[in-house]
Amino acid sequence: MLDLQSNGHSGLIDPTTISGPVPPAFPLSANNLDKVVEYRHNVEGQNSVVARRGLPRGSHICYIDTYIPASVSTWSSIQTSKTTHIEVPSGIVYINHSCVPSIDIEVYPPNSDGTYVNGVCGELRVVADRDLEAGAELTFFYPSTEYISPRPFDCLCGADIGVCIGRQEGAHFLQNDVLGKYFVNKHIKDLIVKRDSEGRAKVSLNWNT
Ligand SMILES: C[S@@+](CC[C@H](N)C(=O)[O-])C[C@H]1O[C@@H](n2cnc3c(N)ncnc32)[C@H](O)[C@@H]1O
Repeated sequence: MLDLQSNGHSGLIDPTTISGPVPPAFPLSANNLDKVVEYRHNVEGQNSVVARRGLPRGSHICYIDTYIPASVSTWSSIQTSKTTHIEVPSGIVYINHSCVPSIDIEVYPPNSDGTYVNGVCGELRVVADRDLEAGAELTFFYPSTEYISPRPFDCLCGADIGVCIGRQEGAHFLQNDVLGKYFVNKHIKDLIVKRDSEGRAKVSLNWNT
């Protein structure tokens, strides 16, 4: 775990505030990514992360052991439980969203004191049904970790109409048949169950009034 005071997240530049490429703020050695991935700029001038070599479907990429615990969700954070988030000062922060993701990010919930078992709060894996070829972009499905994204965006992943979700604003805004097509973390599943039960309660209340 990194200390926010001594390291900070200050080198990270919000990609929506710039008009051209800016160098990534973090070395790929953090979270042991340097052997497997490299940085690229995508067509929109944003940073992205691509595979340095081919990786078989389902294979382990890295554990998330470099992180800063965060109590609020930001454009760059990853949600690890119903109430907790992490900032990731490593190449992981430059992994874009796609509606046809090439990797899954499985997060581990924190202990009650906010720490994570063995200081590891998640794992990156190649998706289960497709190999990742050298040079292919690493992308994950942001709603698989984020329940409500604080800064929604119109998705430019390029997936076909009917496959691309269009606007990425978090799992809360997606239908279950869409979410059901993806690897989704347990805290998201739990929050969706809560959403649906509250929805039913509200409908029932409306019926009674
Ligand atoms: C954590 S950053 C990802 C890295 C970012 N490309 C960069 O250069 O810093 C998340 C932001 O990247 C952009 N982004 C990621 N995936 C996107 C997508 N599929 N379509 C459009 N924008 C995307 C959005 O602005 C989003 O808020």
